[in-house]
Amino acid sequence: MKLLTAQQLAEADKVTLLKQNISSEELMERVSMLVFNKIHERLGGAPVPIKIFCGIGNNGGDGLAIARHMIQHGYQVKVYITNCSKHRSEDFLTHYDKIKNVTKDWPTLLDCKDDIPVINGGDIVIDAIFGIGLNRPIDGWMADLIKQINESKAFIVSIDMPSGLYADTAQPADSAVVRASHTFTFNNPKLSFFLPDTGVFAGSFEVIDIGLDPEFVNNTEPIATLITNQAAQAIYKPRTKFSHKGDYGHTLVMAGSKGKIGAAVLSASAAINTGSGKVTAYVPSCGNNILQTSVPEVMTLTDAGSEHFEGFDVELDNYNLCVGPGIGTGDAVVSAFAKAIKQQSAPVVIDADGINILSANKKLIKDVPESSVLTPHDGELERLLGKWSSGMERLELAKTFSSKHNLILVLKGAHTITVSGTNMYINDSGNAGMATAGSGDVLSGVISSLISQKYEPLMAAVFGVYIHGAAGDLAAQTYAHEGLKAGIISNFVGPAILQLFRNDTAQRA
Ligand SMILES: NC(=O)C1=CN([C@@H]2O[C@H](COP(=O)(O)OP(=O)(O)OC[C@H]3O[C@@H](n4cnc5c(N)ncnc54)[C@H](OP(=O)(O)O)[C@@H]3O)[C@@H](O)[C@H]2O)[C@@H](O)CC1
Ligand SMILES: Nc1ncnc2c1ncn2[C@@H]1O[C@H](COP(=O)(O)OP(=O)(O)O)[C@@H](O)[C@H]1O
Ligand SMILES: [K+]
Repeated sequence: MKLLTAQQLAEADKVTLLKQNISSEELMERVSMLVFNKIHERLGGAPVPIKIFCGIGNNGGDGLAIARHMIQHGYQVKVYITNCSKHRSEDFLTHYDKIKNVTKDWPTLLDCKDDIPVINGGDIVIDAIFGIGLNRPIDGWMADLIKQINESKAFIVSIDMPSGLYADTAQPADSAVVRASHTFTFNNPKLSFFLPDTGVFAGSFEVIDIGLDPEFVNNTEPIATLITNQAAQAIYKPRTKFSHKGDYGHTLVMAGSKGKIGAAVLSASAAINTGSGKVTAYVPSCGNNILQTSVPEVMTLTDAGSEHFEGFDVELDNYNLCVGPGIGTGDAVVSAFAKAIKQQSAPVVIDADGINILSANKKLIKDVPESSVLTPHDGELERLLGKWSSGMERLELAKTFSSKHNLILVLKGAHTITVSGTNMYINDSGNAGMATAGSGDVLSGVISSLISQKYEPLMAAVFGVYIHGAAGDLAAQTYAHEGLKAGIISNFVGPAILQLFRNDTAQRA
């Protein structure tokens, strides 16, 4: 799914009116009816007090139209208008007039802090104050209103966007934003919904297809692409009948040190579970017996170092390299790592301490083969790129790094974002049960396995991240979030690939 920006959506709105030869009033009627139906489906006419807060732009217009439908269906609705500007959009005014035809209880204008009504925990609040037209942080008495809404314990439904949230630019620190329980968002979720510092405001969200002009949407370069089950299906490469293990590559996992041989076990076993024809784990010698007994399908090569890497003497021609999990960052390891990446010309996967070594030895970055995939969590990312002040700035830093070095960055998190140059792919699978030691080691094995199987590195990263999350989702159905551990996620990679073709949407836990 393409994620369009607020500006692109406003443009799509205009093009749609022209192409479909409809008025903006008609489009707003369409949109508000779609949202009303969703709410009505859930509430089924329940006599719960509903307070609808409307701004004076088109988001407020949507709120008024939804309010009108609710009043006509007998809901207990009270409408408030945040009278924050002398400007009013035309569609706001149209729907302001229309609501007066269905109720004698006309909207109440709010002008200052004293006007803010009491909001009870048992109320439902519909937030239609600002949507994609927000152009400055909310301040003054409006910020008090937002605070009161957030502190009320009411169930909060935001229309299109939580009011106060920016769709695709950096959120000013400490700005007032509605913290929605649920957001009905139009055409596509906004980029800010997926970032750790701002995503929390959208709550659960649901996309409403409001019928924007498909040609405009198809021809518009999105700010990011959301990778759903359908998108992952399109990347998957089925096997051919007469193929043999030589067709599916040989992954060399260089990982582990004393006390962290588990990282090598997890990464190498994930590579075999994801279908690499052959997998060899290259480990310090203390890891040999552990690997051979715990994963018999994986071959081993041992380094001269017994507890950590002391050199690198493998001929890499026939391998795809995955390097970094649990290797440590001592001087001997740095030299071994440097030798490995210098020798390899095909794209590699670099994770964990491999990334930490690059951060501490920036001159090594030029030796990393083009289109290699780096899989940092935020701690590793900060060491690599420096601090950021917002989720949006984190993405900008990542795009600059990726473009400059021609490398792919997989920014791990609740919604992992794969960055390749200026393109971003947001993952829509996975769950908080995956916040467990070693799940990142599994991901490195999954992605390198796909590269060995001749997926383009970018597609290997995007598809690998999706399948890894989907495996976590499937596993959580049996083990719960708490019972998930890295090895279990790895064992569910196969079932997750099967599941891709069973459902049109991922089974999220
Ligand atoms: N294509 C689509 O997706 C479709 C979108 N639709 C709907 O339209 C919505 C967008 O409507 P919109 O453009 O009128 O903007 P909106 O969010 O109502 O706010 C603008 C008003 O707020 C004001 N203002 C801004 N910031 C402020 C602040 N901090 N503090 C105070 N005031 C502030 C600003 O005032 P001004 O800057 O002029 O003072 C202006 O008057 C969208 O989210 C969706 O709900 C559908 O109906 C149809 C298809
Ligand atoms: N809340 C979450 N929702 C979805 N996925 C998550 C969540 N927390 C962690 N993950 C995933 O789990 C993995 C954790 O990786 P990482 O932090 O490197 O673990 P480790 O270093 O222990 O191997 C990443 O792929 C990340 O996207
Ligand atoms: K809103």
